[in-house]
Amino acid sequence: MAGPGGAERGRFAVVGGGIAGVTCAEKLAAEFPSEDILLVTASPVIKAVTNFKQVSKTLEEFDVEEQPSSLLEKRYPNIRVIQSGVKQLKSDEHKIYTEDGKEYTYEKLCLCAGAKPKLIVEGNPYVLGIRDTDSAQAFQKNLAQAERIVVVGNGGIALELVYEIQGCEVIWAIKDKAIGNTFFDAGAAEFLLPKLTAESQETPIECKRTKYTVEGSEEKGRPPGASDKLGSALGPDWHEGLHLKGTKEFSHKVHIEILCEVKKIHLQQEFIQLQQTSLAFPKGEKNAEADEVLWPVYVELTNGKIYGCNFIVSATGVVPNVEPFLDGNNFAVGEDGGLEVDKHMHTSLPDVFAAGDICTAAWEPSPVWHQMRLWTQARQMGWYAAKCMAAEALGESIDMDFSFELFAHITKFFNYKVVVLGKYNAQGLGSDHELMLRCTKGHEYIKVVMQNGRMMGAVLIGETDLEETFENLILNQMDLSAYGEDLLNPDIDIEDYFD
Ligand SMILES: Cc1cc2nc3c(=O)[nH]c(=O)nc-3n(C[C@H](O)[C@H](O)[C@H](O)COP(=O)(O)OP(=O)(O)OC[C@H]3O[C@@H](n4cnc5c(N)ncnc54)[C@H](O)[C@@H]3O)c2cc1C
Ligand SMILES: NC(=O)C1=CN([C@@H]2O[C@H](COP(=O)(O)OP(=O)(O)OC[C@H]3O[C@@H](n4cnc5c(N)ncnc54)[C@H](O)[C@@H]3O)[C@@H](O)[C@H]2O)C=CC1
Repeated sequence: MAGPGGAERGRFAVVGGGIAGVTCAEKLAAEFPSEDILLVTASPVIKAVTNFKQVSKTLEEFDVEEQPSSLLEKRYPNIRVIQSGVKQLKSDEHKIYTEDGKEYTYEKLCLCAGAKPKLIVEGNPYVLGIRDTDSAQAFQKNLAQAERIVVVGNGGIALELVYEIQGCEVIWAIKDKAIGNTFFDAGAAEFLLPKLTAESQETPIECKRTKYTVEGSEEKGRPPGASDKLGSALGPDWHEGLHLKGTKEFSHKVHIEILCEVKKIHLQQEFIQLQQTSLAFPKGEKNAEADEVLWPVYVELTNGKIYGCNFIVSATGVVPNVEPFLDGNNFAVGEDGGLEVDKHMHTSLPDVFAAGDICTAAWEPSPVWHQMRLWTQARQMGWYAAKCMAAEALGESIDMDFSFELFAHITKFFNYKVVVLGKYNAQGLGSDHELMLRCTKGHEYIKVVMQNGRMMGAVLIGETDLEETFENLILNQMDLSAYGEDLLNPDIDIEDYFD
């Protein structure tokens, strides 16, 4: 609807067609069926949550579908999707300006523009990040021609890649002593490692967790040739439709370099020149097997080793997409670059909320919750932000949503179901905690983090069926001192004990 001065007007506007933005717009549309909800997004497709199921108090399961925006407008006739990037926000005038030269006036705005890969170097064509469908396809295309790649980073994406890639040698360079530092400690890493040396690929396990699919045909969902320049983030199983295979016939061939970072990246020509000068790389410390071939690019690590490869994947975290919104607006920005939000998902500016990867939770969290940029949290934040926007518009008060009581995440790594709960890596607990472990090689790994007899967190790898019991024990903070090691005794049916 056009307002004074030609600006289109919507009482509520949401920026971003990822999980956070779409969930927020849907919730607003349901709460205010007679209001227009504007959803402004740079991507040609949106991400919708389908088949949502609350598995337990805080664990949830849902599918994520990449859909044409028309499907969302059909489901919610009061949502209007505008496909254009926002290039400017004038928060004092309550206006946003889009790339296509239009302006929109809002009463309440929620920014859900997500994040982008934080690359080790920007602008190097041999350094790839993975975020959206386009970048995943670009990666796949490059991989199909590759014999060796270097993966840098030790979080979710790196863990998935090193396991999924076949027929290509992978040099995995990590800053830490053990693999998977964002999810695991050294013990869990040890448990997982044999999967990386397995000769053949396994049949993927089915596990109760979020799935990722694309709704509609290529023509319907994604205009042919449309570039998803600022696409929404991929999620669980993003690699399942892709054939992640290099030029060779072997399954896994992963070499891990620990406790190192990338010192420098040299293009082939630079490498040749360097070898001919006195600045040549120290021979003794060079990659043990001297390469007979010349590689397109060389990675020099801080441990002195140099690896030639076809390209480098920088799986080194994300940086929130805040740039278009900062100019002229005095947002409080967190250390991680996100827009700080309070316990009502409100940024530091009036009538501007934020949710999902773009925001930094700046409220005093529950002792067993922390922010991680995940699909589940994007959904929870988008939904809760809409509730907060509605409450503010109606002058009502609102309590913090229960989902922020306990950090809970279900995923899959190395073909194992993985559940992480609360302070699963004793984050922020200092040395004042104890760990209890139960491990059956190749089958399950269970770790609980205890403090003063209370359970503060847990890592469950494999089909343990303990998630609901442990979720309850963490939430109710029952004193478990009397049970001691029996808590993890496989001969005691702990579920019957506490459920
Ligand atoms: C490869 C990969 C695998 C992952 N796997 C998992 C997993 O297994 N489990 C899990 O929980 N999480 C996973 N994640 C993380 C999860 O995908 C994200 O945390 C989540 O999708 C973030 O949602 P969002 O809506 O905040 O942001 P996004 O999905 O990034 O959406 C942002 C939206 O904003 C739009 N946008 C950006 N800038 C502008 C602008 N200026 N104007 C208008 N629109 C704009 C974009 O087009 C996009 O539609 C994964 C991420 C990646 C990259
Ligand atoms: N199954 C799941 O739950 C998955 C979740 N994700 C999510 O997607 C997002 C992006 O994934 P990732 O890029 O893996 O981010 P991440 O935040 O999970 O991990 C980043 C990793 O890079 C390392 N790192 C950072 N800077 C570095 C540098 N300069 N040199 C070397 N290492 C460096 C960090 O130590 C960390 O190990 C994250 O929010 C992640 O949680 C991604 C894949 C799977």
